[in-house]
Amino acid sequence: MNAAPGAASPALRVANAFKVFGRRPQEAVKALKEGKTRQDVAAMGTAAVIDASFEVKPGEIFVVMGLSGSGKSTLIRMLNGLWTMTSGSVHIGDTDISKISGKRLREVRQKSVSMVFQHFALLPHRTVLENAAYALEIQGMDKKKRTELATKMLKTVGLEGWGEKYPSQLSGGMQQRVGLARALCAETDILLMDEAFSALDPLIRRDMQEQLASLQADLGKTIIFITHDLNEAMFLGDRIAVMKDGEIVQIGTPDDILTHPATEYVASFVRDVDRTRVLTAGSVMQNPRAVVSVSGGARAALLTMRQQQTSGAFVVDRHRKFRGIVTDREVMALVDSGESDLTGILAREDEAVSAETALNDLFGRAVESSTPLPVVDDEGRLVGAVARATLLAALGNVPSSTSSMEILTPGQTAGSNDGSQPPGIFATEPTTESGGNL
Ligand SMILES: Nc1ncnc2c1ncn2[C@@H]1O[C@H](COP(=O)(O)OP(=O)(O)OP(=O)(O)O)[C@@H](O)[C@H]1O
Repeated sequence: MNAAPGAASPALRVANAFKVFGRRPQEAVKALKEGKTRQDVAAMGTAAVIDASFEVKPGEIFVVMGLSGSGKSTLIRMLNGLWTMTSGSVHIGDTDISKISGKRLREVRQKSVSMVFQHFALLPHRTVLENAAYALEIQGMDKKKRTELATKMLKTVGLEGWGEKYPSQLSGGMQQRVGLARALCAETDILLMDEAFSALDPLIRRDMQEQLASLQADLGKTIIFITHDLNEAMFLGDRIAVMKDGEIVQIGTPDDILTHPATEYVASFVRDVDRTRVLTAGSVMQNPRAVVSVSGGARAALLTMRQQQTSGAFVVDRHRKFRGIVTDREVMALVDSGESDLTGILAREDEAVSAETALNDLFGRAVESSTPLPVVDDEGRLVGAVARATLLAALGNVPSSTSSMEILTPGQTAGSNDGSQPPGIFATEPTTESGGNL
């Protein structure tokens, strides 16, 4: 997953797209634009997509998520011109596909957009290789070239050596990979995937999601992925559009959607999400409370811990790079022995995790560690910390990255911190490091 936010012009741009099936589609769209509801216009036709607008960035996985009948398939079919829009526009690069048809549309499709379907639609009497190369054969590519390309794409999807088999000799997951290889053979920048993994067993499906994510990271395709499964959407999507009754009710990152659902409908959806796979260390981390400079020495570290009522401190260098953790006892012993250098007592310097680490991957470490996990950025600078209590809270609650959650140390209960016990080495509010250490 490789969101490419920033200045790049969008790979795909949808503006005020409507699709009404029925006898009086234009009339229905006019009424919808005037504020009438889907039910109001039912006599004129079925409003499958209502006023959809969004942009997909190059290299992004954009997921369209919604229950059956919400309009996902209709929307995705408008993106490659399989359905003509009733109103609105879809730009692929600079081309407005609502304004072209026939040969020109087929060219754009061939060059820019390929599609992977839920049912793999493999040809049973052709080999895996021939299936992968099928679109190339239709395009008239010569046999040697298409065999070369299809062999390469089969390797890309993990099917090296399976080219001479027939679809019936492959598992469902493998057949879907052939479908994916076939789409990749077209070498288009945009891949549309319509419920592509929905027919697979849960374990194989999960495996495919992981493979797609890593494939995407390598190939940098723009992927528009349709699913009715929110867990799948949350895992795969750089951003997700949630659809209900033909309308997009929210577009956001998985984190946004989980932590700030726009409507009660979205909120009711996200209650069942496997948060540990979606939330990251960065989204639940707290501000580290006692951050001391390694060059400040033992006395300054002790002072900071006292002032901030903590039993330990995160030690950083002058560039705020994480160096390790010290406890008040160790620092006190150091001071008692007349020494100041903290480097000899630094512990767990190798324990820092990146802000992108999924909570799923933090549990093992949190169990092994009695103190919170330091979170660092790409440069190794300390940017936050995750306590065991935070991890557990994240499983049940919607956490807030601005740290309003009370963090407990072992032995404390919620609301019990009356100042008589040190609160651990986290703040409940964003802090600036005091003690003059940094
Ligand atoms: N060809 C069609 N003619 C008439 N109505 C249609 C047609 N295709 C879809 N619809 C209607 O448009 C609405 C949206 O359907 P669509 O298939 O896009 O939803 P979906 O979210 O993809 O659902 P599913 O996951 O079940 O395919 C539904 O009410 C459906 O009955």
